[in-house]
Amino acid sequence: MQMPHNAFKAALKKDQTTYGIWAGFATGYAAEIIASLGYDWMLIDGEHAPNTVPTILAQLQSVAPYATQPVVRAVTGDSVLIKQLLDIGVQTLMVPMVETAEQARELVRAMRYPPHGIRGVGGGLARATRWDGVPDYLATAHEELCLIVQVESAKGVENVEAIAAVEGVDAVFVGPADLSSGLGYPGNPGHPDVQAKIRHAIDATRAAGKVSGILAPQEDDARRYQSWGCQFIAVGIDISLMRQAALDNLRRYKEGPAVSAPSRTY
Ligand SMILES: O=C(O)C(=O)C[C@H](O)[C@@H](O)CO
Repeated sequence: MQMPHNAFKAALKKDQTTYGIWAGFATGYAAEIIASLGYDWMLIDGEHAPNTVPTILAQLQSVAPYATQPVVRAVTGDSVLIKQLLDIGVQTLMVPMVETAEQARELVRAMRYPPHGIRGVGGGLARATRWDGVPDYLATAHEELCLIVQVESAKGVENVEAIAAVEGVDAVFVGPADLSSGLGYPGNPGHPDVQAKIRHAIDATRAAGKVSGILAPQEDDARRYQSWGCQFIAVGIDISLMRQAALDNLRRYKEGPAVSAPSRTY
């Protein structure tokens, strides 16, 4: 059979904006509901949602029939975990907290087979190869794999141009929550100092010939980042959306402190 086409990676190469959604429920059933909605991509979060390799596998299987492209965020850039995630069929991988070009180069090596990297061969055991059903997987896997590095610290922003320039890094994703927290403005990514860093990260990524993405659940933020050149934007978080809708529904019938807290958006 053919190697699965990575439509997310293909879209990065076109000068168009794509809209995604954060998927945090960590089950195949919830992931399938999200995949059925028509977002361009969805972020299956292995960092802050209670996911493991098997729960991520279940979600990849349940979203596979849909056009929405799965992006998987690993909890760390550990090469052993990356090997497992690639073997279960992750094609677009996002790694949090990348701060140097050297770190980015190691991630690229973790995604490639020797002599270009250190990825171990899963062969017939791996869903990625469709259990050896994909001809030439070893030689061509890298063509459909996509690496997104997250820049979300002052040091990362300082080094963003060099990080983005690393061959094999396809995109840079800014993490506004961690960046604002690390800069001393926890919960306030809209602070001018944070906004200046975000803009710099977007500009430097573009200058390096790469594409940037961001999480922006508030519409005015999303539109501003888009106008700054951000090309793939997560415009919602499924858990926050559900919580907010449930609170709004309850508020129609009851008033009181228990129902008055709006969802945090980051
Ligand atoms: O720093 C950020 O922003 C992110 O990386 C996203 C966060 O992990 C989180 O706010 C997602 O809900």
